[in-house]
Amino acid sequence: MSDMKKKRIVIKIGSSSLTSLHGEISRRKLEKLVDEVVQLKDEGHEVLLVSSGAVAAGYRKLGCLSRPTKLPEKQAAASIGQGLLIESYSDLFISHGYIASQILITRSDFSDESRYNNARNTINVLLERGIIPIVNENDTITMDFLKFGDNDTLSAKVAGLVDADQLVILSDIEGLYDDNPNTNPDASLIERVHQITPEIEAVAGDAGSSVGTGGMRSKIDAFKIAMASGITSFIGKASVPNIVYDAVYQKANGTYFEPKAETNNLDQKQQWIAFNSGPEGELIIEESTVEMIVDGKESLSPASVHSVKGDFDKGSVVRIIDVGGNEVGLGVVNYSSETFRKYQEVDTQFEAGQEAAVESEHLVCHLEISVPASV
Ligand SMILES: Nc1ncnc2c1ncn2[C@@H]1O[C@H](COP(=O)(O)OP(=O)(O)O)[C@@H](O)[C@H]1O
Ligand SMILES: N[C@@H](CCC(=O)OP(=O)(O)O)C(=O)O
Repeated sequence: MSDMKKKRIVIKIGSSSLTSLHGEISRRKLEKLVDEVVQLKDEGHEVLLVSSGAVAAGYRKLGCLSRPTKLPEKQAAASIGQGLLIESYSDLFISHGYIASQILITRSDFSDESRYNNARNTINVLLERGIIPIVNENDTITMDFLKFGDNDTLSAKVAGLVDADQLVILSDIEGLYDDNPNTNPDASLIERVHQITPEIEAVAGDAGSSVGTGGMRSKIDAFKIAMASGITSFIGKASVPNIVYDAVYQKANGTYFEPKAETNNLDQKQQWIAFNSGPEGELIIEESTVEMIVDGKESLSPASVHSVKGDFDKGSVVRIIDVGGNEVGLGVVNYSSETFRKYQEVDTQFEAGQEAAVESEHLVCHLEISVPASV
């Protein structure tokens, strides 16, 4: 038994690490994962699983010989596979004395702030009561263009939502390699990453298996989100014995992503703005203002707003762009687009002491993380 501080851990596992090549759940793979989660639970840690595999576990029973590519068939397969997955997880966890629960999320649940906060409250109750929540995207009802699309970024967003201490991504590969191992057999494993540079992004390629969706690219997007949220992450190979346990105790073979404490301090509201909100318009601002707001200390004054694009209400999230077209950040506006335009039409000066266009605490600048377009 360890005397390590009890942690809140989010574990994401990919389809190929749970299912066989023939489109069925692999009981052996699932048992291994469950055994390792149980080890952590027995030591008092809180564990949430983000489990892929619904489509991969269901397509065979739908009558398809390989993973379907058409949306309705994928959704039908997920509807079969998700039930089978949860049934298997539940049986296995109950045999160890633990209860699992199912949470299916769509992107629009996360882009609505009150539903996002509601999801947090529900998951907190489950974790605090020792339950193991098992999260997946609600594939059966989600349209392609409204999807998170991959469970890697979903897992990082969930880790931020519940203020996790660690994110562990289990895949079919040992970790991040310094080149795409599908094309370069001499690529070598990178053990620690403190910052995701353009060089790292350039070596992250697509999935190598027929059932994986995001490849290393979506995992890097996930690690960016986790790092900006101050969460330490790890990626390793699901089939390695004790990988989950060792990852939590920092002794596993794989890649660790460690955020720099001083640069990663987005609070939960800012995480929602940055990664989940779905901006509804744009504020074009003077270039001279950019420097004043990017360090997060100064609010954006209404007088610095050059023009406005789109229609939005007070309280919406908008993109902030400089007059040269460069994206500066995202923020919650204190005025509707109509009010901004009214002031500009009559060329009225915003008075001193008037509410900021965007308060500094509701401003997230220069993240270089792509936020989905408005839903
Ligand atoms: N630089 C890289 N380092 C490691 N793996 C990479 C890299 N670039 C591309 N990949 C591919 O990404 C795959 C992992 O992603 P994916 O197949 O989506 O897994 P999962 O189903 O576990 O989510 C690896 O098996 C590998 O083929
Ligand atoms: N939500 C989908 C999986 C999406 C996904 O990201 O898959 P993977 O790349 O295997 O982690 C499913 O359950 O089939």
